[in-house]
Amino acid sequence: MAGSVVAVKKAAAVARTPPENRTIIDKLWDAHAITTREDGTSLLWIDRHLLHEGSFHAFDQLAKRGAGVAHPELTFGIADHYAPTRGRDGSVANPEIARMLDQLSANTARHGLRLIGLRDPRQGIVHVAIPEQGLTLPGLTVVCGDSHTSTHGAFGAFAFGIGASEVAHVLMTQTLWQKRPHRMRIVVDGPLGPGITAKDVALTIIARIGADGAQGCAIEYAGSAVRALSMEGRMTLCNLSIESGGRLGLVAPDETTFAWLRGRPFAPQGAAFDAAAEDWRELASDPDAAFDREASFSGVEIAPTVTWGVSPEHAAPIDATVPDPARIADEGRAQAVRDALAYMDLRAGMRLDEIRIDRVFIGSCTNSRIEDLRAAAAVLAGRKAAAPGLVSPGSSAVKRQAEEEGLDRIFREAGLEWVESGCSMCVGMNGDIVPAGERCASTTNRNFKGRQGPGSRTHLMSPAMVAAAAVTGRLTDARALLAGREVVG
Ligand SMILES: CC(C)[C@H](C(=O)O)[C@@H](O)C(=O)O
Ligand code: SF4
Repeated sequence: MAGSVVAVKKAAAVARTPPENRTIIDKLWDAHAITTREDGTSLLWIDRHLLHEGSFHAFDQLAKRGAGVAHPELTFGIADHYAPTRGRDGSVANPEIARMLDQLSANTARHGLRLIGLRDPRQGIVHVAIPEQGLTLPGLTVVCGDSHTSTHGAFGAFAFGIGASEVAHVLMTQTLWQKRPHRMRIVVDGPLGPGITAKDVALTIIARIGADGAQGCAIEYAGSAVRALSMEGRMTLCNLSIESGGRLGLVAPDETTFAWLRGRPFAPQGAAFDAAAEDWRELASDPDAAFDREASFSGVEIAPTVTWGVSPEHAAPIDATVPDPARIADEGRAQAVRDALAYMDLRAGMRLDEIRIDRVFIGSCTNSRIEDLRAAAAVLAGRKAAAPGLVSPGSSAVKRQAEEEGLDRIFREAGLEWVESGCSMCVGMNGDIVPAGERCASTTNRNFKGRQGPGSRTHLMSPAMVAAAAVTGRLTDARALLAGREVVG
């Protein structure tokens, strides 16, 4: 299964850069490459393997081969994509959804894998709940059959999404053959303006470099604006790496990382944590390390950003207008914009803040952590939503904390629904969908056609911006509603 090794060389011997001049990406790669083929493909050791309901394909492959799991202690299952967000105490009414959840339970039980199931107090979206448990640590390789696994890079982990046959390969061997990614550095320097969040930074990056701007790259996010982000913000930023084509995105670990991780159940405890943190401090790109690609951004120039089209790259500042395809020279791009405007039912040249919305969604592995909910609540407090919507915290722990802080009351009093945690309306697999033809302001990461339900229309933005859209019923600069209130960045 591991493939035949044509020529076995020590990974260090084929590293492209001298050891004293390596990026954090090289360091993580070299530390995990067991062997490297002549074609440059390396067999990587995998430290953490995460599974959700979509893993059944891989378990079917194991069953066909009569294979077992090599390192059951390194794999963790969690129920999220199909998790019902209401009525969790009773049995799951929808038989198809119940089957998906049962399958995950049965497959993990059969192989002796730990499962964070639907009613587990640690349940949540894999990319929210697993870091909360301290399972994602600096320096680890983390994989999951899910594209937004890049989220875990926020901790300085080498974390990437894999396909079903790769999931089977990891289950059987705890290793994976991978091509060494190109290295890209994205620097965001300077302070971010008041009310500007990691989501605005990420959408600005994608709008500039494009949905394929980081194709095949591992991205290191650097610069003073990135350093100043909380772990929640870094997770949002790394989460969206995949939407610019990146294989993964990461931030070198620092004191912010260590403070967030200390005391988490699966993190090293006490003196062992301090010793680990000493090692983790080495996980930074060397000063002269070379990247294959670079892009830089000025933090102060980043505005509240929303998408108008059907790709995350179709994003613009809230005070901009919908682009006019007639003014785009490149015919391919012009056609893509025409197509997007037709699907989104928008007029070229109209102001983005004139776009009326029918519904809002606050949730998903991009923006459903406690800071995200606080930011949305800061806008909604004492106000009524003009549009209906759903708030789904990213994990049961986030839900409990939000309730302790009274955020749930703010959402409910505004007229929004406060539900259990899961992927929910981000992808609609659990039945939470945006009805056909409706337009949703959403904190999620994908605005593809029909993403939130067949015929649904999605505008991506930050939690504060979704909250502002809920209040006015149209896309709105949240800063106007935050004036005089505490701004949660
Ligand atoms: C269903 C799952 C495999 C998928 C992914 O890979 O990302 C989903 O999480 C998504 O966000 O589209
Ligand atoms: S919340 Fe959305 S983006 Fe994240 S894992 Fe679930 S479906 Fe994918």
